[in-house]
Amino acid sequence: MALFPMFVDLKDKEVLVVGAGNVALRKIEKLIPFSPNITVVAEKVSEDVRKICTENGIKVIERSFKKEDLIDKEMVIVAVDNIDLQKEIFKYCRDLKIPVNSVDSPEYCDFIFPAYVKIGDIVIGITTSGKAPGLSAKIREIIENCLPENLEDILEELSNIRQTKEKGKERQELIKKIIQEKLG
Ligand SMILES: C[C@@]1(CC(=O)O)c2cc3[nH]c(cc4nc(cc5[nH]c(cc(n2)[C@H]1CCC(=O)O)[C@@](C)(CC(=O)O)[C@@H]5CCC(=O)O)C(CC(=O)O)=C4CCC(=O)O)c(CCC(=O)O)c3CC(=O)O
Ligand SMILES: NC(=O)C1=CN([C@@H]2O[C@H](COP(=O)(O)OP(=O)(O)OC[C@H]3O[C@@H](n4cnc5c(N)ncnc54)[C@H](O)[C@@H]3O)[C@@H](O)[C@H]2O)C=CC1
Repeated sequence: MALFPMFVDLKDKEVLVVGAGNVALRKIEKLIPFSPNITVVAEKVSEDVRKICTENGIKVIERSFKKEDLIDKEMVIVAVDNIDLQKEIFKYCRDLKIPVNSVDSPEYCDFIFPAYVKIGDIVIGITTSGKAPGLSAKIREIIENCLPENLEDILEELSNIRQTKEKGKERQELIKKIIQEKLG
């Protein structure tokens, strides 16, 4: 079944990443622009993960995962190279009603990571509902290459109109006209 795209406010959310290897690095990089509070727990922390965590004030705990690590967490990403551990943490999170993502199996995911394009506050998320992540990456590249360059400026102009002009038909028409003029 296809997955519903839900855009979540992560600001102020407590996020736990279990694992600190190559895949964890990619998940952390993708989360940072959305400003969550991230904690990383891992037996071994790669140099790249250590660097990005230091640069972004992310707390790193270097030891095996413990169930107590889930206390007060609101989102969990399990990026370990051990499917049994992914399943175990998935079950704990289900019990605690914490949304969880496991990097090896959509079966142990409440949500999966999209490929995304972010231009300021414009975010385009792409998924294959877990079927072919490499295809999501390619579609992201195709979209990146065909978007107009001034999208962020257009968004700011329209957002400004919506903030300063009164709601109603006149404002709607003006917004539609500007979009038509700028983007066809
Ligand atoms: C289910 C999911 C769970 C989750 O992580 O949330 C998952 C699972 C797995 N990925 C695997 C492999 C690859 N993943 C990528 C890339 C990305 N993977 C991402 C998401 C997801 N990956 C979720 C589904 C997303 C969807 O619905 O489409 C992206 C979109 C987001 C991100 O991670 O940032 C990011 C692109 C970001 C970008 O470029 O913008 C590439 C390509 C590359 O590396 O270039 C490959 C190799 C090619 C291939 O296999 O397709 C494997 C097998 C591992 C192995 O074979 O050992 C598994 C496990 C399995 O499927 O068994
Ligand atoms: N979802 C995705 O996009 C992708 C997923 N994968 C899968 O992701 C998994 C991880 O791959 P990599 O990051 O390359 O592996 P890695 O070996 O670089 O990192 C694994 C991390 O898990 C940690 N770890 C293992 N057991 C632990 C425990 N009990 N407690 C705390 N930390 C523990 C290790 O210390 C290490 O930091 C693989 O199983 C792979 O199949 C691979 C490619 C893409």
